Amino acid sequence: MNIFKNISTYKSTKKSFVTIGTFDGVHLGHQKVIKDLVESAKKNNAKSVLLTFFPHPRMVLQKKTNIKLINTIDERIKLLENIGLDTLIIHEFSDEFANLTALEFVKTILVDKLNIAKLVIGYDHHFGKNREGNFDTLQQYGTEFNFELKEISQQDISNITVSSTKIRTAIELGEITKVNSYLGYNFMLTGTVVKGKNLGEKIGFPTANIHIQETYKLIPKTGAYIVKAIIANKTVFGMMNIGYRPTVSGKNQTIEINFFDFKTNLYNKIIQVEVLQFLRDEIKFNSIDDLKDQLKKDQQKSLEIIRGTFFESN
Ligand SMILES: Cc1cc2nc3c(=O)[nH]c(=O)nc-3n(C[C@H](O)[C@H](O)[C@H](O)COP(=O)(O)O)c2cc1C
Ligand SMILES: Nc1ncnc2c1ncn2[C@@H]1O[C@H](COP(=O)(O)OP(=O)(O)O)[C@@H](O)[C@H]1O
Repeated sequence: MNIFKNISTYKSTKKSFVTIGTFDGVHLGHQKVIKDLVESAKKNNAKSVLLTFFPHPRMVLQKKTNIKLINTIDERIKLLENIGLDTLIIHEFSDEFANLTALEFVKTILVDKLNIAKLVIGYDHHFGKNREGNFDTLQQYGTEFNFELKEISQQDISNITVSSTKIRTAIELGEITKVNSYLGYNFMLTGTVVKGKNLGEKIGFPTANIHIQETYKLIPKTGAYIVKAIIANKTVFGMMNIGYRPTVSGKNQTIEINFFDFKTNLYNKIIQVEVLQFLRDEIKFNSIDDLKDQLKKDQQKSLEIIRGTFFESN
């Protein structure tokens, strides 16, 4: 997959089959649309092109918004790469871009840059300044500039019953099993391992504390979870805590993972964990010993669940 981070350096001579959108989550519904596009482009000897935007339009248009996303931009790129697209264009969604009229957008980007032959969009897609462009406008432009338009119907979309909004809500509620079934892959967190208070090792449960650079990444609700990671080409399971560590009077939110049967220095390494299942809420224990006893129970429970549910599917 060719990735272009700036549309001004892009120009296609080959005709393109294009889809446009944010695709946050790259969930089962998105995957279906993109796979259809890739297949039909192949059959017609055209390029499959996905045009996406970063930052998220809502981050630009509603400056005060605190929108959180299912994927960081790097996670989104990786997920899209796995589907088999020919070209991914990540266009900066700036104020200037938001001010293009629907006609300017179609003419200067879809026609002149992408050499568009077919456009696939969802039934409720709006675009251009003040969201003035819709399916009807696009149909007129399709006739004028000679491209085919395919609309994914409301029926098709609701049949999938998946939406980025539903997934975001489920993440906030810690409903990870539901999240993963909607995504069609396991929800992930990616970050750098940083130093903590060094208490973990002392109590027999060293934890890799991960720092996520992207402040717009949506973090699941506070609590303990079962996770999996690939470290040095090996699958390792573990238990993660997202929370404030009330037992040791922690102040900031931390995300920390104790990997099972594992003993490697991870400081400064970038790791990605797949979140598999919610275990329990965070508790304020009366003593470190009580916390330690609970961690032993969590480990036992996690290992049983991993053996029963997740081990085969590695
Ligand atoms: C799976 C797991 C669950 C945890 N649950 C709690 C909890 O319920 N309450 C709490 O105060 N701390 C909890 N902790 C956090 C510990 O307090 C933390 O690992 C310890 O303070 C070590 O911190 P450090 O990494 O700064 O050394 C949990 C940690 C893990 C790995
Ligand atoms: N099984 C393990 N799980 C997680 N981290 C481990 C493990 N074994 C060794 N480590 C290393 O130990 C560090 C965690 O030790 P810990 O005492 O909890 O320190 P900190 O408070 O800095 O996180 C991790 O960042 C990692 O480098």
